[in-house]
Amino acid sequence: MNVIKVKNYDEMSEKATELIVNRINTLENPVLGLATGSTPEGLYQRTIKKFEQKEVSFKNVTTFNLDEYVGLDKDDSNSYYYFMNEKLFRHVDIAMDRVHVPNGVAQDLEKECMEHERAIEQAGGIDVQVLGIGGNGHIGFNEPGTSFSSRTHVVDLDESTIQANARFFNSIDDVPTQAVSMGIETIMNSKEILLLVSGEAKADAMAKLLNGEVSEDFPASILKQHENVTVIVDEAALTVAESK
Ligand SMILES: N[C@@H]1[C@@H](O)[C@H](O)[C@@H](COP(=O)(O)O)O[C@@H]1O
Repeated sequence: MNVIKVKNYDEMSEKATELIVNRINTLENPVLGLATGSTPEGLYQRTIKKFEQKEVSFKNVTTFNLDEYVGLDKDDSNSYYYFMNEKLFRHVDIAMDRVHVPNGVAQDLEKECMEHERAIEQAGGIDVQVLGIGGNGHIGFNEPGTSFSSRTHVVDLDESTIQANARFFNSIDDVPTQAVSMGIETIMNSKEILLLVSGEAKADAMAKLLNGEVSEDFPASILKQHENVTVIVDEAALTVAESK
């Protein structure tokens, strides 16, 4: 893993934007894997600015999101489709038929998972996958214990993940308990991975990632076995790792 240390969230977002804009501008038909959560918001804001300044275009870009809550449809303000549309898609020139967010209200969720995999393959695979990390080491919604050979699947969310994400909902009872998520192998098949880590709340996870073993108990640890991973991490997220 190529670890880039930065001062703070803004610098992390800035560096991530440089990398993503560079890939969009150099690849012929860029295929991006995208993540939700607070971490990549700064990346999306800055990318929109670059679009407005005509430094990047999404005309030839295809996107695949990592995950979606089961039971929330596109119009639900807590769905990840809604998030992506608000934070990125509706501000840029992307063709919406090239946007793929798993459908969390599909009648047949197993089929929906297979469809996500098939579409990724048909697009030629993911060129760059953007990732955040959960406090328990989850990537996408692959919670601790998920098989490293998993492909897009329906997952039960950990209690800690439900609690962490409750901040977006009216009450914790409204947080879905399941999600559709790309699997670990799906993520690992990406040609390049960009992991963004910011803030003290991620400091324990970051220390485990840097100093711990590769184990299914800590899903992000598998990234150490990928040959093209860039981690952009800020000082606050490094406090535990660097105190050891
Ligand atoms: N499914 C998402 C992940 O894709 C995200 O990376 C993680 C961290 O979120 P945040 O960036 O808000 O800390 O949690 C969520 O549950």
